[in-house]
Amino acid sequence: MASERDVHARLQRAGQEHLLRFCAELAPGPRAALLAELGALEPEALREHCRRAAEACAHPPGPPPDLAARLRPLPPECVGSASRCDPETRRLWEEEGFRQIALNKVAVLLLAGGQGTRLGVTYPKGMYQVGLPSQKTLYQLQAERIRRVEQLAGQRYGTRCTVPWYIMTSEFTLGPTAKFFKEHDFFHLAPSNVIMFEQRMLPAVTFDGRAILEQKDKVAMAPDGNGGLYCALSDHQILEDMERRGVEFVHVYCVDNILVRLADPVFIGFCVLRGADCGAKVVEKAYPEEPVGVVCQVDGVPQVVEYSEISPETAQLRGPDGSLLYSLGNICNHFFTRDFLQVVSSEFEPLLKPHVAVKKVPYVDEEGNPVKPIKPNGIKMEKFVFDVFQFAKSFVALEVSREEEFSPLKNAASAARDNPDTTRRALLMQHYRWALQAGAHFLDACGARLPELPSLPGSREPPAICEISPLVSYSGEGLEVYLQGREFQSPLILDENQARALRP
Ligand SMILES: CC(=O)N[C@H]1[C@@H](OP(=O)(O)OP(=O)(O)OC[C@H]2O[C@@H](n3ccc(=O)[nH]c3=O)[C@H](O)[C@@H]2O)O[C@H](CO)[C@@H](O)[C@@H]1O
Repeated sequence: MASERDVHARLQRAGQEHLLRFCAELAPGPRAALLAELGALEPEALREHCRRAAEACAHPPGPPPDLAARLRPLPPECVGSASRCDPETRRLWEEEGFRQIALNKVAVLLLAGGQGTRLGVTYPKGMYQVGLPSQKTLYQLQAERIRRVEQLAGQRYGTRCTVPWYIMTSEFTLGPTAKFFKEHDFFHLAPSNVIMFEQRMLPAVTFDGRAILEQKDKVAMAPDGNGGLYCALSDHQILEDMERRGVEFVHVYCVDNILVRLADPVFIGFCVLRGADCGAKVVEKAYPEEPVGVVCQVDGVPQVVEYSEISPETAQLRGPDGSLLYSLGNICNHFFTRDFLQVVSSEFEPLLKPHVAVKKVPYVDEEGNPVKPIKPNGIKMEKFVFDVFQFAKSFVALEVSREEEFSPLKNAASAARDNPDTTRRALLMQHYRWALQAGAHFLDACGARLPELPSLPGSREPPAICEISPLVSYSGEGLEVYLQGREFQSPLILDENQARALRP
């Protein structure tokens, strides 16, 4: 372990020796922990990080003044639509996706290092359950979709295949996530195919560039953003692991979209057939202020302009047909070839510019008293996963149906949108639609048929409760055999057992 003198010398090089100001009064345990934490910080990188944070803070907040002039919508030839294309084209994309999955060339990678502050839980978001009849958590739904997509690809090609699941965690989420997976027996996936790794942490910094002490023995650290992925891939030799397994294509996604289609064959096939090295799934933005990034071009290269960085005037611009000019909403579902990730991690990562978030960061004052600030006092610097789009040789975007593929859990129940209720309803509404399409009819408690209302506003509960296990259907396929022409009392929980019982 580094001595206090060593650590002091390193911090001095970074201009951050104030971090040791309570060190002498600490008991041996906390003292050792603090020295270990500080000893791990690389002085030049720390100096640069603090300098950049202070510099960023000196700029006026909001989007750069010239951004609007540099923006353009993506050229139409880069954009496909899964919801509007003809069925044969979609079938070809899906077929290609399944083929790549069956060849063991596809992996999924979950970004799960975030802190879920808006949702207001202290545990990782993936462990949240939104109140489905089955009480499944987001992690369980995702695990089961992986199992089902493997099964579907295997059936088509007569093989047994694997979609490895890489999970990027952070200091906050690794421990509880690993424990949760063990307790749930990895949701019946082989543990060797679930690979967890940790992203780096960075100190939060005051507006004048001083790293913040959260407690006398602890620096205020935060994960380095979901764009920390690229350093984390190198730190943990993840790309080498992918290479050993023969993975060529990676579907990267964020944890909170209850409708996420892992390793979606349509998306994978679309990107592969277009020869893309990088791609994004998008939905049409619902309204100008919707908190989703916009996929577009900046200075002629593909980029996402984050919702926190676009001006309201630009977000509201409309094209000749009256629709939003910047309408391609990022749903944090990305496609990358392994080769592209390799080049990004080894060459381009240092060019990614951190984004600045001004936050209330708890700290200890000069006397060592803990303070919970009431107004923002610090800066967290984060890299964004999509900032690598600019380096793509061939970038594509695939537009998909929002009601089928996007309902994120961002906020606590008290918020109007993207909360546990809206996500639960989105999933149940989808399953109700699938059941109607497959020919099911629902009855009320007296045995009378309920009205069939396949499309309802997001605020309404579906007329009947129907939850279909991802192990039975991945995207609505194959349900006729259980449901066609049959009547069911609500709630219908179509899990594997029920499916076996219903099979003619
Ligand atoms: C930067 C980014 O991608 N922004 C997208 C994100 O916004 P949004 O602001 O909602 O992003 P979140 O903070 O929820 O993070 C997205 C994902 O990244 C993970 N995470 C976050 C921080 C971190 O250090 N490590 C980490 O792994 C989170 O666990 C989550 O799975 O999702 C929206 C759709 O729902 C998109 O419209 C936004 O463009």
